[in-house]
Amino acid sequence: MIRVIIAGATGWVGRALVAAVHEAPDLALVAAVARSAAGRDAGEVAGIGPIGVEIVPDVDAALAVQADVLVDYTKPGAVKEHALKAIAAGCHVVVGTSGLGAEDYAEIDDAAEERGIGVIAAGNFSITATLMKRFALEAAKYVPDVEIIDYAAAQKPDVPSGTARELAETLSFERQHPTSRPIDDLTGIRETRGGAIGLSTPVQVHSVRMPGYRLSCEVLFGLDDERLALRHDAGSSAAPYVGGTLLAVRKVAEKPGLRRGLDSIMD
Ligand SMILES: NC(=O)C1=CN([C@@H]2O[C@H](COP(=O)(O)OP(=O)(O)OC[C@H]3O[C@@H](n4cnc5c(N)ncnc54)[C@H](OP(=O)(O)O)[C@@H]3O)[C@@H](O)[C@H]2O)C=CC1
Ligand SMILES: O=C(O)C1=N[C@H](C(=O)O)C[C@H](O)C1
Repeated sequence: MIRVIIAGATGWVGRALVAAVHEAPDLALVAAVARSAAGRDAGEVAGIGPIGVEIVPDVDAALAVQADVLVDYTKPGAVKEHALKAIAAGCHVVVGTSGLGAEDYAEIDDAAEERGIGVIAAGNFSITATLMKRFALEAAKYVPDVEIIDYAAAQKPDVPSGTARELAETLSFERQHPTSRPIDDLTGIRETRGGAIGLSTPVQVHSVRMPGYRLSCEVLFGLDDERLALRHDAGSSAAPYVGGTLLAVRKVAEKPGLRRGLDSIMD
């Protein structure tokens, strides 16, 4: 039985995960974290009735319980501290929360390697978003010019999305040099060319934030007189992220250190 802590248990994704972990015969929910609903039963908040797991207000209280994996779906400002605390406590970590970049992940990887703990982080745990990433990495072998458009709700707190960020960071290692003019050579308002993301050959990412969007990500490839667009559109329920997150929960202990992307654990 894998003992699971869910941080962010009362959120959009967290509530769906509480129900799914409770249903799974090989998983046991041993603690649930959220500040405003502390003291309430996690199952009641998730809409499945009482399950005997009282919500605690912080990760320290949750880690006082014996657990194998901490799953984090909280907020960009909280997730890194949660992951490092879990690693220090000897608990494997699955990161769903967006907002962390390559440097944050390098720090998490170092801590995880040092303690022999597994961490799996994915900007998007949905199967079709992961397929988009896989197809984009394949296309980048043949097409040098690639840019990403990231669309999300007006109130999303982080920019770009975790989906676009992970994609750009990964693509930067696979892609060739673009044929477009270097941004420093341009006249006008350079910010309109977007943000450069990635440690190797960075990818321009353009983020749109407005009502009417949940989360969509478009990867554009251009060659002479032809274009390829790959696009993922998230729907209104958290269901697409549950399967991928539970797969990560089941696999995270297999290997110490950080693995990024659902593709890192899919056959
Ligand atoms: N990787 C993926 O596939 C996906 C990633 N995401 C990302 O996951 C994150 C969560 O998304 P979503 O479920 O929509 O968010 P919600 O705002 O619906 O839920 C956030 C949850 O975290 C809790 N929380 C917030 N801050 C803290 C804190 N400091 N300590 C403890 N608990 C905290 C909230 O409760 P309270 O405020 O009461 O503490 C709540 O339970 C976002 O970054 C989002 O972008 C979302 C979908 C898929
Ligand atoms: O904030 C969200 O809502 C989502 N965030 C994730 C991201 O930042 O990529 C992914 C998900 O589709 C929804």
